[in-house]
Amino acid sequence: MSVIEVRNLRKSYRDHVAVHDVSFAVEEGEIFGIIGPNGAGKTTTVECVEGLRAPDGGTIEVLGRHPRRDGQELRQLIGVQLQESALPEKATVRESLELYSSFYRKPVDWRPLAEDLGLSGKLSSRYGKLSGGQKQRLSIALSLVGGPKIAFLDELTTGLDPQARRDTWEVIEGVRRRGVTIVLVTHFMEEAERLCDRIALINGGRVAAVDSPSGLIANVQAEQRIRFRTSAPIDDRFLTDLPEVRSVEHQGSQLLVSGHGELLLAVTAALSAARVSPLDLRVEQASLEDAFVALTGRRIEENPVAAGSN
Ligand SMILES: Nc1ncnc2c1ncn2[C@@H]1O[C@H](COP(=O)(O)OP(=O)(O)OP(=O)(O)O)[C@@H](O)[C@H]1O
Repeated sequence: MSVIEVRNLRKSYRDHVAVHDVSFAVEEGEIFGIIGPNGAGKTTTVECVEGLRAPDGGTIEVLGRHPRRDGQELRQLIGVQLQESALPEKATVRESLELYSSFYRKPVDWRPLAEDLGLSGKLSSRYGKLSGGQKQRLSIALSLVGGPKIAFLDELTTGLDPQARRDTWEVIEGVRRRGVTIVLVTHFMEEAERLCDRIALINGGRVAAVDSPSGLIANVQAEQRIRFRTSAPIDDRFLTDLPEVRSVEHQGSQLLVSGHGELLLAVTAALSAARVSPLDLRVEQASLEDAFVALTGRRIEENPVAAGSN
């Protein structure tokens, strides 16, 4: 069952079109990623879905309701992660949780929520004294305190170190296990690949594709790459003569062999015929980043580009 349906969404800021034409549906219980480079229109899209902005065109339904006409009712049913600056530095974690609970008609008990998010030991700490990861976990807790059916998390792990980022991912998986549908806005490919059931790739205010991470990757006609060292020197021609091999590159002590078809089999057979063993062999898989490049012709983590310019 779809809990969000967006059809042909369009939104401009004065004469700048931020979202040209965006359509997607989010199914109940899934983690749905909205990914794309800076300025692609992700936040604008999500803010229209949340009812914070009025679209110029298209239709949006959230839990069968209209985000703006039924805004008051919907605010009780959705949770929105706050931007970092939204909380007073001096408020304690407990005060923040109590304050946000008071906004909802049927809040959940915030204590087990704080426990699940690893905040129990920090209830008396002031917001300003929390680490980046703790602030992030508190903002997730606050988005869940109303017991929402859908949580919107925007740039969840920006600014966190890799360990804090991984810890946050576990938290999100826990949230999903509570049955909450999650809309996750990110430009971190690894995060999207790890967490999302399905992803809308957004570029220049348009949807480039909607699919599961593996579906998006499978559609890329990316080359295969095999990386290894050899137990003894080998003439490149043993490899370049193979029909499956397109190129052989030397990178330090490693060989990077690119090609297609049964590349791994062909390369290992050729090495074996030359009585050379491959060491530390790694097959490099196409990534979500490769899928994005194949679909849009650009990398996702490059500099901001005006959404209306492409
Ligand atoms: N309030 C605003 N007024 C004018 N232009 C805006 C406003 N908000 C966003 N934009 C512009 O609209 C485009 C889309 O912005 P949006 O924030 O939706 O993109 P995004 O994909 O979320 O980017 P980021 O990853 O950087 O947050 C950008 O070109 C941005 O500069």
